[in-house]
Amino acid sequence: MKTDHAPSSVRALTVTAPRAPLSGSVHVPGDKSISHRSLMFSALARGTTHITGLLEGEDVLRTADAMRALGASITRNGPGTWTVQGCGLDGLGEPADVLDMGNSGTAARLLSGILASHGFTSVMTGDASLRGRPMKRVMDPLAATGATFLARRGGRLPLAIAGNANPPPLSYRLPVASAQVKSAVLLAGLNAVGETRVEEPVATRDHTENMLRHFGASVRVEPMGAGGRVITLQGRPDLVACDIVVPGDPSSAAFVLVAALLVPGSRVSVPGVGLNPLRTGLFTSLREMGADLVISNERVEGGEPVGDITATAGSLHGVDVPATRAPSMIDEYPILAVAAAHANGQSRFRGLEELRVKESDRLAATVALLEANGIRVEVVGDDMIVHGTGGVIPGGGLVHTHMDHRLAMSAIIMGLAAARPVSVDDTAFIDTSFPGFVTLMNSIGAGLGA
Ligand SMILES: O=C(O)C1=C[C@@H](OP(=O)(O)O)[C@@H](O)[C@H](O)C1
Ligand SMILES: C=C(OP(=O)(O)O)C(=O)O
Repeated sequence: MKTDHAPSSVRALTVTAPRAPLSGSVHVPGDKSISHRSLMFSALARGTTHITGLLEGEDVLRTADAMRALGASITRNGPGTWTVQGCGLDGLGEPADVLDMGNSGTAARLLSGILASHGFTSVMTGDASLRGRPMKRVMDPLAATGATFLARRGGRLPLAIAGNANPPPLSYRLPVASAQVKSAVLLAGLNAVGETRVEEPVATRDHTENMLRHFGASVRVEPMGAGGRVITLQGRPDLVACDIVVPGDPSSAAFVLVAALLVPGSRVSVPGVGLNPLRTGLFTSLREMGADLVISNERVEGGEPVGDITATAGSLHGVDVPATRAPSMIDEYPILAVAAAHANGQSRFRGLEELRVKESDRLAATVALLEANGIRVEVVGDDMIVHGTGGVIPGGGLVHTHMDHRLAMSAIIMGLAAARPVSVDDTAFIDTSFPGFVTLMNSIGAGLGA
């Protein structure tokens, strides 16, 4: 299916190691999770919200289109600067056409919670990657709102939702560590009278909780067991428009910083990166590998911790990443695997079952990425074991990215640190989360052909 923002054509790329070190200071685009939420929540609020630093990637543009189709007035005033005229909690209306969420799991899952708790019928679809991803994980808890769901076999998009404008408040324990599922349940709870309760045995990113509070909702977060949380939302809050400043995306900064760590002699800074502790597992893991990552100028911007990060190249050693850390770095395993391939000795990443249901089967695709470039890698249960080469990645392989932006960027970074060129079948999907990635990398000396 061709849609307005879909990457329009395949963009293959062959990457060779640069002759000189990478250097400079570059801002990465706004945080994807916070950008989606800022558009959705401001559409549900009363009044006008001003957003700065919004990620203008394909995924977030899908959310903007969907919220417009539901009745919000959303205007782009300049790069990253957007205004949303909200409809209020009961003001969204039936969309005239199918909502196309493109490549974005976050957009589809979070929107399900909103659609299930409004009294109209809507249909969501997505690109071939998203149509292959599980929606049952949100349909199951949301069915208790009284909404009706009709999906393809296996709970896949397209999905029709006949919502219920007066849902009961839900109480749900997450069976998978997923901020998307947690958020879908909480968003359905906005229209419910009473308290919606979500238990998460392992804490996942809390941008929904933080931003709903910012808009005036009452959200309580209490610790549960070892590292879990209970989140309680008071239904029918008066959500009031407010300004939002979106920090730089740590999941995007990851690629730039790992490139600097791996290309000999490099030193690169990324200012204004979001440092929410539920997002920084990659930086913890890289430091455990001996990476020279310095965080400075730590501050709070728009309610989220932010800092400037400088990476300096040096040798890395293997690491054992515990499963409990996975939610705080769930999108960063492909790039961590590239760092591990370059490191001295063996790395083990534990508890990666969720990687199998991302834009691609990221576990299988990351293994294929490494193996195609001469790295020995094993999968044992849900763990990945990477046998690092101690500095020289052989390279010379072709990487299949399977409509997955993070694989494309990881393959490019691997090419910068490899002895022989690394070819990438399609870089077009990078635009879903990191528009301008190739240009930005070239501005620090990557020398990538456009
Ligand atoms: O809530 C979010 O914004 C996200 C949650 C994560 O997905 P899961 O909830 O499926 O772990 C992550 O992979 C995705 O990129 C963004
Ligand atoms: C998994 C990701 O996103 P989503 O689930 O929103 O498609 C990602 O960006 O790596």
